[in-house]
Amino acid sequence: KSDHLTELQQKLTRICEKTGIDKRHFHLTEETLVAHPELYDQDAPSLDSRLAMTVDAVPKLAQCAAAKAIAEWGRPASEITHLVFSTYSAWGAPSADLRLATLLGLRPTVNRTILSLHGCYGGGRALGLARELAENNRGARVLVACAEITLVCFGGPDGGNLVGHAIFGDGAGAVIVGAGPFRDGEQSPIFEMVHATQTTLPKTEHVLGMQVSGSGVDFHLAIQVPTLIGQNVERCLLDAFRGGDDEDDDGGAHLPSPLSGNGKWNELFWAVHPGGRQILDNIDKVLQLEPEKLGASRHVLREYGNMSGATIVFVLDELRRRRSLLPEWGAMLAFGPGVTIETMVLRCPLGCSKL
Ligand SMILES: CC(=O)CC(=O)SCCNC(=O)CCNC(=O)[C@H](O)C(C)(C)COP(=O)(O)OP(=O)(O)OC[C@H]1O[C@@H](n2cnc3c(N)ncnc32)[C@H](O)[C@@H]1OP(=O)(O)O
Repeated sequence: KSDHLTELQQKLTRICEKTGIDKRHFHLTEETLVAHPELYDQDAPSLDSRLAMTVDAVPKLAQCAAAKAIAEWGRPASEITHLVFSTYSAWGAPSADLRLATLLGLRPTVNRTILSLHGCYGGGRALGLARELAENNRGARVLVACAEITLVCFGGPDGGNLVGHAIFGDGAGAVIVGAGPFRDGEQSPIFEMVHATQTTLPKTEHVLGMQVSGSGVDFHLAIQVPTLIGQNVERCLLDAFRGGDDEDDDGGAHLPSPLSGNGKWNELFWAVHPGGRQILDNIDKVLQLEPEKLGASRHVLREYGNMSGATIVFVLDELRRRRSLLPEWGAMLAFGPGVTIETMVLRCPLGCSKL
């Protein structure tokens, strides 16, 4: 119902043409919009109806992803000891993690944690936390689930939210994390999380954020985001690779010495949260990456858009499909409000070439 806003339509078209996104998936349908006009009327309160819809939809979407992960892992859901659930789309208590645990039939003693409103770095943080839990609890098996439904932030067009409307999509991903010992019949690890760091860029709180109001969640994505990430990413990577070496906590694997300049970063495989096409372009440029290095991230962006915290799981899944082509060592990057950069040194135990 915004056909008269021709300038905004043209601008949205210009933005969409540059996103590198072909397809996105949404829980929200035309029928839901017809039934709930408050979702696009900015003056009407709509938070209640948005939350009423996501309270069921978010854990159910997470359940689909988690059930697949558990089936591939090959062990019963009752062997999950911890659950870490990241979402920006559902709030309430008892929270969506309990609902998910019930839907999956996890045991009543499962240790649950929900990460709320971490936005696009939620998936990276959930994986980092799962690693810490697994390493500190012998035999632990941590289910990481990330589910995002943009229905909480869908709204009528205004000049400030066009980029968010052009890039965000719905999705869920799940991973089982353990630190051994691995039992008979249990799949061997696909990726090892060797070392992780979280960096907050000082004085950038205003740059990236989500504000909750009576009419839903407003995204704020400042135009400087791609530049800021480009300027800071190499320092985060150097810290992560140095840190892992110093702590000697890598289970016997020796980290490659800090890499920089002269295309050295090309010796790694890359799992980068595709926050936006420009972000990937800037990372390519500052790290002097070869064209296919961010191929998994660009593929996920093209096929699903930016599913916030869930996206990194899709990227890891895509890399898993390309596993036979990967080098041994890799890096994972996720970004979100703060501005926060999650960096992780990864290892692919079955990687075919060595650094
Ligand atoms: C909240 C979380 O936790 C989520 C996270 O993942 S963080 C998400 C981070 N993602 C982003 O911030 C988006 C990154 N941006 C991009 O990928 C690109 O800028 C883009 C795809 C949006 C546009 O591509 P581009 O190469 O920059 O095209 P460009 O021609 O310069 O811009 C197109 C238009 O968009 C506008 N634009 C670009 N970024 C904008 C922004 N952040 N806010 C408002 N307008 C923006 C430009 O001003 C331009 O407008 P005009 O056509 O009227 O001149």
